[in-house]
Amino acid sequence: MIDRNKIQVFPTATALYHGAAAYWGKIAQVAIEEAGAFHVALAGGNTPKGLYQLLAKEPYKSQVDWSRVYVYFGDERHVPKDHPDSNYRMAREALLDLVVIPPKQILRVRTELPEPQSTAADYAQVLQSHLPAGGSLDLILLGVGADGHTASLFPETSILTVRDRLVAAVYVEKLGAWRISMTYPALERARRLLFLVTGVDKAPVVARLLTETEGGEFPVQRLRAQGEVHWYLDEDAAREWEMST
Ligand SMILES: O=C(O)[C@H](O)[C@@H](O)[C@H](O)[C@H](O)COP(=O)(O)O
Repeated sequence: MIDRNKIQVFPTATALYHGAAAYWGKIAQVAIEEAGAFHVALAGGNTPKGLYQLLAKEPYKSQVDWSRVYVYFGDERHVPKDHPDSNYRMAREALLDLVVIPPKQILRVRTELPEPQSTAADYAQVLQSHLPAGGSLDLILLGVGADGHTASLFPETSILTVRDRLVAAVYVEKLGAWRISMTYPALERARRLLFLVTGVDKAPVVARLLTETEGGEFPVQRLRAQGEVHWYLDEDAAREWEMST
């Protein structure tokens, strides 16, 4: 069920990034005060890069005690960590190289392992061994594809039925590529999910995701989140939804 009060529409993508950076700072401070650490999973793709770049600058950078931050990845392309398609590489260049997080607290997906399945099993173990008591990440950042996927939960793929593991490997036919992704159970147990969606190409799927609250064909609609679900949209991505409300 979508909580209308947790949907924020920003005039531009830049305004959305500032809103998300402020939210990150607030949640990080609460988590560190409460439990001594902030466990956050990053999204890949293009959308979140602007947020990561902002977090590496003032005033946001000094608002976070980076020594207490644990960074995970909601999904990863099964490519080397310095490959142009690597979500880790994007996050490293935009944020992780620019703030002082202890290296052992950057939990990337070890895509150097030969088989996608062994990479997924390895990352599931990393999650299990690092997750705070109760097994919940404080925050997971997510994007949405025009086809309604999130992380690497793509339509008509095997990962959509995986509920006995926190991480799985999935071959995405239309991309011709292997992905490693957190599964529904891993996403659903997070204390907070924050969807970041920008651009007019996402307007149709956003309108359907935010209005079709029962059933639904899109992978995002199958999420049964236990925690808070926040949506940060820019005007372009929200335009069809706003016209329908
Ligand atoms: O690895 C990835 O690509 C992401 O995890 C993926 O789920 C992304 O969030 C969506 O595809 C939206 O991508 P854009 O932000 O590039 O539109």
